[in-house]
Amino acid sequence: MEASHFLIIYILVTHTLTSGMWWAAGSWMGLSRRASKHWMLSSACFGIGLLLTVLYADSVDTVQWMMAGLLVVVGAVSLRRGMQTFLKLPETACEHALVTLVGVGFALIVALPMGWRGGGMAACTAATAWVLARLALECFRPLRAEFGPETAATHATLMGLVVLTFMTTALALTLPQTPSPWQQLPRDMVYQWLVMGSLTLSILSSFVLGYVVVMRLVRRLEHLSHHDGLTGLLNRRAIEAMLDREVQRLQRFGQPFSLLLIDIDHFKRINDRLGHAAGDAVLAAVAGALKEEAREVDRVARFGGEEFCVVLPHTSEEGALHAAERLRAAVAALDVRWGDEGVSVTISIGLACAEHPTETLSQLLRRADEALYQAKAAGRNRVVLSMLPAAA
Ligand SMILES: Nc1nc2c(ncn2[C@@H]2O[C@H](COP(=O)(O)OP(=O)(O)OP(=O)(O)O)[C@@H](O)[C@H]2O)c(=O)[nH]1
Repeated sequence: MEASHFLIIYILVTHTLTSGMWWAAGSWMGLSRRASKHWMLSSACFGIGLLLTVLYADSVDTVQWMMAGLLVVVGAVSLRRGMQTFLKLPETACEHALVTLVGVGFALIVALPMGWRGGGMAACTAATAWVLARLALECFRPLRAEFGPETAATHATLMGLVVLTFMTTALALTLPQTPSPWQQLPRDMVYQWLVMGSLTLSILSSFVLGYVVVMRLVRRLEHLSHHDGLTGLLNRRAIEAMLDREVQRLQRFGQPFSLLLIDIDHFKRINDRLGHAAGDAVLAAVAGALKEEAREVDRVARFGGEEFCVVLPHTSEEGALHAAERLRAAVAALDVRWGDEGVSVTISIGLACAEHPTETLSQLLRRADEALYQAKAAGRNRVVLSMLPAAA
């Protein structure tokens, strides 16, 4: 098989795959449709542009070459616009219009009528290099903040190599008489390696983009599996895992901790009188107040329904009572607005301190639950401390 045939198949396969990958990411993987459309367009433009240069490598017709140059510029702009959408960066529409106008305008208005293929291609590759260099620079910080320094450095290095390839090509096209090391090699070979290099870099860049898209999805799923959708607090599974660790710390290092089980008083009445949406608003407001009042090291979770749980690490009876009273008062001071009406809300709290290494987690939870029941029975809007049974 001839090298050019191999290149054509390689370009067709890789760019069809990457375009398909962006379509799938936009349809099923939670990538914004706008970003996925930009990246699909970018992949298609780069692919067709490269195909044209391979198909018309020996042609003297300038039109196909100008078309290829134009497609590569549009591909670079789409790649950058997709990244700006993905990372929520400001759009640079004016800059893109200007760069496209200068690069492509020169190629079409000056180079094409003069049949100056090298000059036209140089203008397009220089415009592409500019867009990609700006992309690499503006993405570095946001990529580092969200995905870590390695990902940001890999992306910047790849983009840097692509820019270098384009700039070298632009220079070689502008100054064809200047002797360069690669002029000792057969022209076809240099050309094929250049196309292969651009292709490989474009595929590697797609991999980096694919990686960041998947990483964002994984983190979102991880967050969903540990947090409650309505209040944003930790969910029951997450807080139970934390409680397990606190019990292990108590057993190994004798470090005490406290547990608050919290229940909204007469919550059913709010739901019945104002509706389920008002009930949800009250749940969110109570969650916000608990989170606000708890210390940084405390863990607040929605235990289920209208019940919450707060874990106070390294806290024994006196401190826990103080904290529980503060949380109760903060919720009682809330004035949740629902339409024109102000909804007042109170909570009852069952408090259990874990100080005895032989007590199991389920025993501790049962004690906190019994204390909560006593708080309800004693008239609600209060904190009841559970006493450790003498035998425990
Ligand atoms: N709006 C809303 N209501 C919920 C949610 N989860 C549970 N509930 C409601 O919470 C109410 C709990 O009512 P009860 O267990 O009878 O308790 P209560 O009315 O708060 O009474 P006491 O606990 O005895 O003070 C029920 O009406 C549930 O339908 C939720 O996510 N949103």
